[in-house]
Amino acid sequence: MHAVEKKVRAFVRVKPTAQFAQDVIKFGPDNKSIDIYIKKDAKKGVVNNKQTDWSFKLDGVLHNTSQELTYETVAKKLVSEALVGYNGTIMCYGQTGAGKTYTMTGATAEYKHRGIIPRAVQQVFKAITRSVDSFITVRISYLEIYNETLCDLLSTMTSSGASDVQMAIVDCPQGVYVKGLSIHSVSDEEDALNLLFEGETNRVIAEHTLNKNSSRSHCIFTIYIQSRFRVLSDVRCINSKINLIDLAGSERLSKTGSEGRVLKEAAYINKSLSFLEQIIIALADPKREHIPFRQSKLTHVLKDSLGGKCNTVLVANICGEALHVEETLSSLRFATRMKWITTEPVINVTYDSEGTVKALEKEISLLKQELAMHDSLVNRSLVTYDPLTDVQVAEIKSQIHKYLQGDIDEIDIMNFRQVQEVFRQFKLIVRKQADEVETRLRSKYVLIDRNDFATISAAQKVGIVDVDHHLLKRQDVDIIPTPVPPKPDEKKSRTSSLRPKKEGTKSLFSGRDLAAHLPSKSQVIIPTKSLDVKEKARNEDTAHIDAQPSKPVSKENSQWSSSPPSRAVAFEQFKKECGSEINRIFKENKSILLARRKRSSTVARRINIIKQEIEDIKKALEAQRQERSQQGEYVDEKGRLIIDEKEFLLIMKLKDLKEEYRCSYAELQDLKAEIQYCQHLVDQCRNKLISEFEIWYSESFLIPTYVQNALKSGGNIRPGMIPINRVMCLEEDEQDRFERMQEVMLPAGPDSVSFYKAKMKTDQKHTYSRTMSSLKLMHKKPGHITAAGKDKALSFLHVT
Ligand SMILES: Nc1ncnc2c1ncn2[C@@H]1O[C@H](COP(=O)(O)OP(=O)(O)OP(=O)(O)O)[C@@H](O)[C@H]1O
Repeated sequence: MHAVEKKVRAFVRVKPTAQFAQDVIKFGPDNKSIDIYIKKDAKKGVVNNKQTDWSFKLDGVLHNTSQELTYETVAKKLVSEALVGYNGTIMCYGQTGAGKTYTMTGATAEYKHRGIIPRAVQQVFKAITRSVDSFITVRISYLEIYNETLCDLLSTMTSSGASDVQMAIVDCPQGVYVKGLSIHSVSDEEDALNLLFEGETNRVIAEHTLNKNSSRSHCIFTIYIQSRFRVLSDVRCINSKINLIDLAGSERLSKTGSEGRVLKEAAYINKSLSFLEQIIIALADPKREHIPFRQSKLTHVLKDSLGGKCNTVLVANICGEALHVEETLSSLRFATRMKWITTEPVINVTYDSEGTVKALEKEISLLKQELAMHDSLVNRSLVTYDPLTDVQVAEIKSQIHKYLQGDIDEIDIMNFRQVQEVFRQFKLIVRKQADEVETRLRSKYVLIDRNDFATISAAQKVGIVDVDHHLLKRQDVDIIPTPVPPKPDEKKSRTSSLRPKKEGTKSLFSGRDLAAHLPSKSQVIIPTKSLDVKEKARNEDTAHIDAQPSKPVSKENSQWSSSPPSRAVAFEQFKKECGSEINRIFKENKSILLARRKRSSTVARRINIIKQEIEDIKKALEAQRQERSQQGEYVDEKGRLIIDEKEFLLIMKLKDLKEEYRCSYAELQDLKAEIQYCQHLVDQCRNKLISEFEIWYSESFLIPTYVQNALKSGGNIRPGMIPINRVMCLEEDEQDRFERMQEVMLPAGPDSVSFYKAKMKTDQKHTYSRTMSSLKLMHKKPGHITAAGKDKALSFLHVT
């Protein structure tokens, strides 16, 4: 979490007094500075170097300030930040009787004079009442450090009056905590205040000359706040604590007039406060690496409350009388040093995995209930959604084997888990078979590394490796895949996996299929032996076939199991039988195309001849014209040129040829277009003929008959092997299901959906508010419900 650097805030609070030393203590107009002036001591001579003026700048001076304003200035922001996850510490420091306890706890007799602790408690519970999206729990502890001893002010006392739990300060990655200190859950302000008052009565108090009820110990009242809220399915947890510390009074021993026990206490107090001061000085020095927190119990406990990741505020309580000016100076120095300390408050968020699991479990149970409701509405009462038991898995496995052997035609599918298990079992079977094939291949062939060129070329020389593909040469053996166990009556003809190849037949196991079973692309397989292997395989297979129950072999099966005819032979057969019609059309189109092509070449030839004739006549005409012009031209009475008969005939001939050329050219263009179209038809027919033949060839010779039968309509292979009504159930999405349900359930059809939805929402709202009110009634304080109650109530909202 991103941390922003802050300084510790320090305030000074002046205890009201009738003898306020106006000449000694002066407040600045900004209400943040305070000046102290001490007159030179005349008794110490004319030359007196002792400093007489001090100026202190703080975050605020609280002079004649009410408890309420003090809280607003000092604590309110810190408490509201604690409610969003920042730790906070407020500490009152000052001489005995300066008003620390008054500031921190206040006068318990009067509400108006209550101090920071009761006000903080009130602010926390007010915020809880207002919060809606998180569940906040509050706990309280009250620790006292008296003469370097840890005391639990809220512990259950033994008959001797002492707590039976040994306490110790423990450092852990999350911070410092006091082992053995009791932490009490409180459900409201009253509960928390009860604990405060109970703790107050247990504090060690002594009377001395400066304060009738002087607290002789350091007291730390801690409010632990935990808010849980959901972000999607995560439950997040924000933990924070507010330490409210009332330090024991710092006093000069000579002044208190103490002796005996009280004197000893004062010595302890002064020692721990002096350690606290050293810590403050060390914390304020950025170069200091080691901070001696463990020097005293007080500093150790405050390790993560001082200048750590928390908001820290100090209130320096001072007395306004001139008599106490030395103590006042000391307190103001302490406060100023505190201000130098830098803190980096961070929000303490954790992910509550336990809470998340609980929330998800609740969600699952709700969804199960909803699913059960849907199932009962669509009469699917037998469906369960629990994980499959071992017995159920075994049952599915046995069903699959029966199905593959053809003993049953369908596998009953009840729910999605079962579908998954069926697929899993199929996968296992396929994997097992692949392993078996590989094992068999390995037993017959040797693997050569693809980069081992010497061995490959040696193998090629003896002719046992295919030069192009580096694969097994197939003249030796043929490998037939056995994808599914055959039916008992088919076993005899199909169980052999290796057998001698017959002349003119091709392998049914393609290079790709084979490669799928090869261990690596960088390896080459060659047969260990050639003829020996063939012989051995034949023997093995015969032995295997003999072991199977012998059943008559059907005609179709024998067709499938024997070697298929070559494609050329099969194609001739196909053209005569199934493909005869398309073959006829193909032939017709082809002959039309041929005729058009012939005609086209004839026309083209004729055009060329015409062109030549035109050229010749043009030349003859030119010669005629030249001859005429040499002899002198004759014109008639109208001035028209007179030509002889030969020239006239040539002109007529040229005209006829040009006409013929135009016609032939047009015919050639038409023929070209026709040829293009015919060619397209012929190509189409050819493709159709080939694709039809491929299908026919595969169905007739490559696919086992029982698979062909199963594929026919009425056969037992259907999508997903799931009964069709269940397929629908599985494939429907939420929307489809909802719409179908509407049609079944809603008498007035889908138009009434909005009406029913609105009614349902209203019903749920009422249930929710009824729950809320009953929870409020159950609770002793009206208008307040517990976190658990809210949780329960909100679960109704989840349904909505
Ligand atoms: N701001 C104030 N307004 C009114 N009365 C005050 C104020 N500050 C202190 N007093 C009163 O002064 C007396 C001494 O105050 P308080 O007990 O709070 O001092 P203290 O600093 O806690 O002393 P000690 O360290 O000895 O416990 C109390 O009677 C208290 O009511």
